[in-house]
Amino acid sequence: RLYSNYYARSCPNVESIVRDAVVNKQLSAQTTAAGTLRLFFHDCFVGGCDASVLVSSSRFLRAERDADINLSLPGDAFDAVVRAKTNLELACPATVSCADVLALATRDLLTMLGGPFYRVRLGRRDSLSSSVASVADNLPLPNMSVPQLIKHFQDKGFRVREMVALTGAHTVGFSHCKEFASRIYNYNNGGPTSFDPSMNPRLAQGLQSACRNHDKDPTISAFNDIMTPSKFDNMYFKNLERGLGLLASDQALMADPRTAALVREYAANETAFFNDFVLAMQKLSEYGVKTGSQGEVRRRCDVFNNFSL
Ligand code: HEM
Ligand SMILES: [Ca+2]
Ligand SMILES: [Ca+2]
Repeated sequence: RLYSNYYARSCPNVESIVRDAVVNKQLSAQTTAAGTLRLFFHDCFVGGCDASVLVSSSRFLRAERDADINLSLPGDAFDAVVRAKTNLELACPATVSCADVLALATRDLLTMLGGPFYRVRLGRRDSLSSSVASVADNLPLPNMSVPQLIKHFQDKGFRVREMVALTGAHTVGFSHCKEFASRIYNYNNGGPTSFDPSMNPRLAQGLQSACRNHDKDPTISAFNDIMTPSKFDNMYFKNLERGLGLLASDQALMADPRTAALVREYAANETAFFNDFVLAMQKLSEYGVKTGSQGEVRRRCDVFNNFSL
């Protein structure tokens, strides 16, 4: 249903056009890459990789991107897709879907951070719908237990190994304080400075200080991987072995023998992580994709083609 040479005749330069646009975007705004990776995950897990997350709300609909969990997706990530799509509309109008652009952009940005390269097959169609309600229970939350996380991914056809490899994406990017505040303040009602004992005490103290004003300033955030925050590597897993995971769902991977074994494997062997990550990303990239009349090639990624004012 997807093909590596899908646009060979209709838009032969699609890959280099996307690459040029997103490389430039990343050079001017460094938060683009991690933001785009998360944007892609949030698109794929809600109704498949169909650019449903890119649609903007209008008088007639409250779109997916306005769901609470998507409000923290950075504008720079959306902008990376818009820039690539704009250039594509000049080179080959109404040909390349936004879902394909997002899949390619994510791959290219990952490699810019030092992550592994992989082939992305093409031919996805863009969704004909997008709604806040569709997000519902489709995305994992940081307060989920490992059994809950495993079930969440398993329901979508992803094994434990694939889940742990994909979560290695938290080797880049950042999280807002509210996502981990319950781990560092008044943990289990133990007093204002009591923190989750599975967190390294020095990290906990550093975060307590960094986040102290987060109620007033909700934009305060911390790196997911405090050691190499903008490098795609296996440091995330090494951190977990030392209690340096940021989100509860990150550190929890050490608490369950099924996931802890994989964390140790990836911490010891970056090649094993990269190999598994590539396979899992390719699988994620093809999750629930629409082809043919199931969707359309949007001319603008934020509006359906039939939308008229
Ligand atoms: C295991 C389940 C997961 C949970 C509970 C989770 C949760 C979160 C949360 C709460 C944030 C912070 C967002 C913010 O405050 O702005 C975050 C960030 C991030 N997540 Fe996940 N995530 C999970 C899996 C994944 C997967 C599978 C990927 C990609 C393959 C991913 C990629 C990212 C990236 C790249 C960021 C950083 C975003 C940025 O810097 O803007 N996550 N995640
Ligand atoms: Ca989607
Ligand atoms: Ca890293």
